Amino acid sequence: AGATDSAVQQQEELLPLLPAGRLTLLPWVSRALAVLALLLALHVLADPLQRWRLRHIPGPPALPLLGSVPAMMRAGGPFFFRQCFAKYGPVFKVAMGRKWVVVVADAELMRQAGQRLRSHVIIEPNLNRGHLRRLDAEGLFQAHGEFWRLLRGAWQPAFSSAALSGYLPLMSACGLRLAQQLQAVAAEAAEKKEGEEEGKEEEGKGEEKQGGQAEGGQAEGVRKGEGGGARPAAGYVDVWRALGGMTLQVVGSTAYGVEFGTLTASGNYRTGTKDEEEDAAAAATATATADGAGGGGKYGRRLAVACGDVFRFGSALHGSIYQRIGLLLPELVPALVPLAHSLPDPPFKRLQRARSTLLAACMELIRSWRQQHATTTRTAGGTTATGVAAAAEAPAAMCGAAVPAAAAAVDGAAAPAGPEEADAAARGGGVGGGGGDGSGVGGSGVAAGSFLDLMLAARDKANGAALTDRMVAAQVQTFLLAGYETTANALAFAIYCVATHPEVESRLLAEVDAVLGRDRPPTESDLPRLPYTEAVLNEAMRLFPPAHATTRIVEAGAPLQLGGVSLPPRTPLILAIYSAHHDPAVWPRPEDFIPERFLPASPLHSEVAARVPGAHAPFGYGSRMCIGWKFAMQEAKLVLALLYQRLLFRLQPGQVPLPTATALTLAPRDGLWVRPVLRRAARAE
Ligand code: HEM
Repeated sequence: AGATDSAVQQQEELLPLLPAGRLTLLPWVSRALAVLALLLALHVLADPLQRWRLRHIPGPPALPLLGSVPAMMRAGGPFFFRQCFAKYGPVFKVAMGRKWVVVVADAELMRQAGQRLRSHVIIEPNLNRGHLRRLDAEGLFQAHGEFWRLLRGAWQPAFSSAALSGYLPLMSACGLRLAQQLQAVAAEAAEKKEGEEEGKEEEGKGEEKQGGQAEGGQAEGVRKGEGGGARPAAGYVDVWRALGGMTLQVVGSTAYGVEFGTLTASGNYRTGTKDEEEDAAAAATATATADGAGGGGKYGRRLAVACGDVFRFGSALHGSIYQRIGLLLPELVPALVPLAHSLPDPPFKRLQRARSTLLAACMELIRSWRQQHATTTRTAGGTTATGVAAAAEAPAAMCGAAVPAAAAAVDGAAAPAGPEEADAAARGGGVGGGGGDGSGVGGSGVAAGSFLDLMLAARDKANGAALTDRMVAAQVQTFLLAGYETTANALAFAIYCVATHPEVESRLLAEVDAVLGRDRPPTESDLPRLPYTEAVLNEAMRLFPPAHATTRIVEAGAPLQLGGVSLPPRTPLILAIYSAHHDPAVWPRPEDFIPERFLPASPLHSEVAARVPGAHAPFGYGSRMCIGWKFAMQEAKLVLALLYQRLLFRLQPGQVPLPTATALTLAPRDGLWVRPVLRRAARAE
């Protein structure tokens, strides 16, 4: 009793030293420890079970609880898979924390799995709450089963050949606007250089007179030109960011017929990370107007930053610590959701801001569509007259570009410029005519700006139900995200590859000049006449696939036989596109940039295409293949040709090899800093 008394006394003496908050935390700490102990027990029991199911599949060693996550974070996901491919063969297992996944890294096996399996699986933990959580699950990428079929049918007309023809003037106008902005940067830099050279001459004269004091003065002048910082240097721009602004505006005008304002402020891409941070911070209060022009480009810029942030901070390996914990211990996700929202770390805050900006933009697009819709007549195909006119009225106005007359010509037909022309465009573009497929849309395509018409007209075959507002918002969000980053990355990597390969640059310029001349923007009939431009894009996407991997899940019921390996039902698969694109057994000299591989007339073509038909898969495979691939290729080809007609790009030193970020996409890590040079001036250089 004496001992107990003294222990109590000791505790009482210590109590005042503990802050009151700590005392109330004690039960929570013990509960947390109990949960951890439970998880450990689960791990000890469940992990061997999963392992046993996949025991016949080789793979890298897995640390307890962490699996291969530390190794993946060190190397970067796609590079880690490539190392494993070399070591363990084309099919191997990897522990992503407590979750085991099977990685397929061989082109032919990827094609088989991609074609035979119909559902994506999401490996990243979702820490969103409420609507936002369901929004992700209801987008086309994550949907499955009958719901996916309904959505895919509703999306399809927006990507038909007829619809793509209708988008061409809009894409061209956006590309042209970007080219004009870069031309202005190049001209300004050239002028400055001339001024500096003149100044140097003057100073040289002064130096002769004053006895050599000019050096400091000259350096000062150069520093002023650089804006006082190490980056951006004078005349250099982050072309990756600029391309992101352009691709986002292409989505705005082709899908929704609105101006986001991402191409209105040329300063967008002359700034560095600090501004990005500020933009992200301001994003929460961004006014989500579909008329981005009213915000002087600020709204558009925030939207672009938000889309980028979703890709970068949405990845568990690169984002919030909570996401990482959720990946390692999926059972903890329900507890992590409130914790992350009440005590967010900086990446989580940034992701949440990005998500709310994006959601606000989606809701505003739907709201303004409804507002327009209420005042206009609905056509049989579900396209509003206003929607068509808004998009087709003035492709140039959509992107703020001054489009030369030739730019408006699509295969000899003048681009629509007013209501009559808009009607004609709608007819020519094959406005959805209620094609009897159960979705309420159909025909060969839709006019630009009518993506929402398609979504709102979609009907469930079984019960005729329309999509809910949240389901529609999920598609709007998917289109914005999918249409923005990947195409911008593909174009930025292509520019990087061309800038580091002078012989490719010469051949590209020769093709563009021969087909288009110096200022005629490409028309639809020009596109097939630009095979080398297309080969440059294909080879850049081989070396740097913007979507470096995709996923599938083995269907319930029967195992999947893949290359002699049996994969149990419900096994999550990662199709490692990056590894397959760098496989030395398929691609001779896999690290070299050789666009000729993609030219059917080249002897190099048969080395790959004939032997392994599905070896090049930047857009995936089978029924889940990228729905926007033709859209992306048309846009990228058009814009690359437009840019190289007018400009060359010189890399800011220190970017070879280009640092990349491997979050949800493969992207240039710090942007791509280039000096645009007018082609006229380049000849003089
Ligand atoms: C260079 C640009 C692009 C690349 C590299 C790319 C790549 C991919 C890949 C690899 C997939 C997964 C395919 C699979 O699992 O087999 C995918 C799916 C998808 N992409 Fe793209 N994409 C690009 C542009 C676009 C554009 C412009 C859009 C739309 C506007 C788009 C919309 C989608 C959608 C909705 C899906 C999901 C389709 C489904 O699950 O049914 N993508 N993309």
